[in-house]
Amino acid sequence: MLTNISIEKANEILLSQDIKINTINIPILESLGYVLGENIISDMNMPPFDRSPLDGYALKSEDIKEATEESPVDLEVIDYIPAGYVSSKKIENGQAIRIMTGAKIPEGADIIIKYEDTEFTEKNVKIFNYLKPNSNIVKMGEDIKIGDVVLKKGHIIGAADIGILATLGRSMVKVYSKPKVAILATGDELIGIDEIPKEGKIRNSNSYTIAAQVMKLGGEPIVLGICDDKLEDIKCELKSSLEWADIIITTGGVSVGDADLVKEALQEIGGEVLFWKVRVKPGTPIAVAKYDNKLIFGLSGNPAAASITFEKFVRPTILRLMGKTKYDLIKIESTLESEFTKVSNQNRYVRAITYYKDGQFFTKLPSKHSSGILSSLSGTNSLFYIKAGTGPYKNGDKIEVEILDCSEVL
Ligand SMILES: Nc1nc2c(c(=O)[nH]1)N[C@H]1C(S)=C(S)[C@@H](COP(=O)(O)OP(=O)(O)OC[C@H]3O[C@@H](n4cnc5c(N)ncnc54)[C@H](O)[C@@H]3O)O[C@H]1N2
Ligand code: MOO
Ligand SMILES: [Mg+2]
Repeated sequence: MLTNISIEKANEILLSQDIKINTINIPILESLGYVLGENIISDMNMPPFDRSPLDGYALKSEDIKEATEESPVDLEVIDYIPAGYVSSKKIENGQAIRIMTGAKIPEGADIIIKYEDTEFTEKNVKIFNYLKPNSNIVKMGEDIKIGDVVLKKGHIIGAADIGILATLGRSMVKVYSKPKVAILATGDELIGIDEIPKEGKIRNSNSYTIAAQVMKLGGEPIVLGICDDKLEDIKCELKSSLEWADIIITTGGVSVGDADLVKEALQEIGGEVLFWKVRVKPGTPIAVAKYDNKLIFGLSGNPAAASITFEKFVRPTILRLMGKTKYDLIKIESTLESEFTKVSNQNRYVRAITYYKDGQFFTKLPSKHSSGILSSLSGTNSLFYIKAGTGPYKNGDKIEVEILDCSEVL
C-alpha cells in the first residue's frame, strides 16, 4: 500500500481514477450552475428571418440615391408591420412600408430608415439622405445559424445559456447530475447534535461541516449519522452506502489508534486502498480507497483536518463527478498581516482570512490553527501553504494563498 506520499502524488492518483459520471435531463430553469452533458446544436436560424433593428420605414435603396436635405425623395407608404406580424405586400419602386423594431423585413425592401431621419404623414414619407443596400437590416442567422454548436458539452450553464436554450425551444437539458455524497462519522465518543454530551463524549460536527462544503460545491450530501468504532459496523455502513452513493466520505478512525478501523474496513469490504497518509498537515492520515468505480475518502477526525483535506483532496473528485474539468484553487499573491513564528518541518495548510482592499490582497491568520480546533475555521476563505522547511513568516511578507471562495474575498 502506498503511504507517506506527497500532496502532488495524492492528487495525481486521485485524478487518474476512472469514476462513473452520471447525466440527467432537467428543466432548464433548474440547470443554472450545472455542467452541460451534451452539445447544443441549433436546428434553427436566429433571428429566423431578416428583421428591422429600428422603428422606421422599409424601402428600396435605389429609390433614394438622389435624396438630399434640399431635395428629399417622397415615397408612398403602403403598409404597416408591427413586430410579430408580416406584410403580404411587396415593395415596388416609389413605395415604403412603416415597420417596427423586430418585425420581418418585407419583400422588396433592402434598407430601413429610422423615423428620426424622415418626415412622414400617414400616406407618405420623405427621405433626406442615401443609405447603401442592407443598411439597418439584421440578417437571418446573424446571431445563431442552423447547425452551430451553440453550447459545448462541459460548459458550465450560466444565466445567458438558459436564455439560449429557451430561444432554441429546449425546455429540458442534459447535465451532469449532482453527485450523491454519503457522509459517515465514526467514533465511540460521538453523539448526535440534539443530545447532551455525557462525560467523554462530544457532538458530531464533522458530518455537518463536510455536508455544507459539499453543498457549496453543488453536490448532494447525505448525512448518515454516527458509526461506532466497530469494524463490522463500519463495513456494514460502507457496503450499504456503496449501493447508492457516488462517493463516500468518512471522518475519524484513520490514524494508528486501537479504535482506528476505517482503513481495515475499506480493505475488508474489498476496496483497493490507493494510499494512506499524505505528507501534509493537517490531515496526514487520510486514507483513500476505490471500490468498483467509486472513491471512498477516509478523512481524519480532527475537525480542521477533515475540512481542509476535503478542500485539497475530495473537492477535485466531486467537481469531476459534476462534469467539471478545472479543479485547482485560484492562487494569488497577498500581504501577510499576521506572524507565523515557527519553521514548519512539514508541509502545512494554514486556514486564512484573505481580503481585498485598495487594489491589494491581505491575509490574516487566526491565532489558533491546530488540527483539532474547529472554531477558528469560521470566517476563513483561503489557505496559506507553508512548504516544509520554510518560515518563520512575518507581518508584511509577500505570500501566496489559495482561495477557497472568491465571493468571500472580494
Ligand atoms: N500515535 C499517534 N497518534 C496520532 C497520530 C500519529 O501519527 N501517531 N496522528 C495524529 C493526527 S496527525 C491526527 S490528524 C489524528 C487523526 O485521527 P483519526 O483520523 O484516527 O480520528 P479520531 O482518532 O477518530 O479522532 C481525532 C479527533 O477528532 C475528533 N473527532 C472525530 N470525529 C469527529 C466528528 N465527527 N466531529 C467532531 N470531532 C470529531 C475526535 O474526538 C478526536 O479528538 O490522530 C492523531 N493521533
Ligand atoms: O495530521 Mo493531524 O494533522 O493533526 O490533523
Ligand atoms: Mg484516531
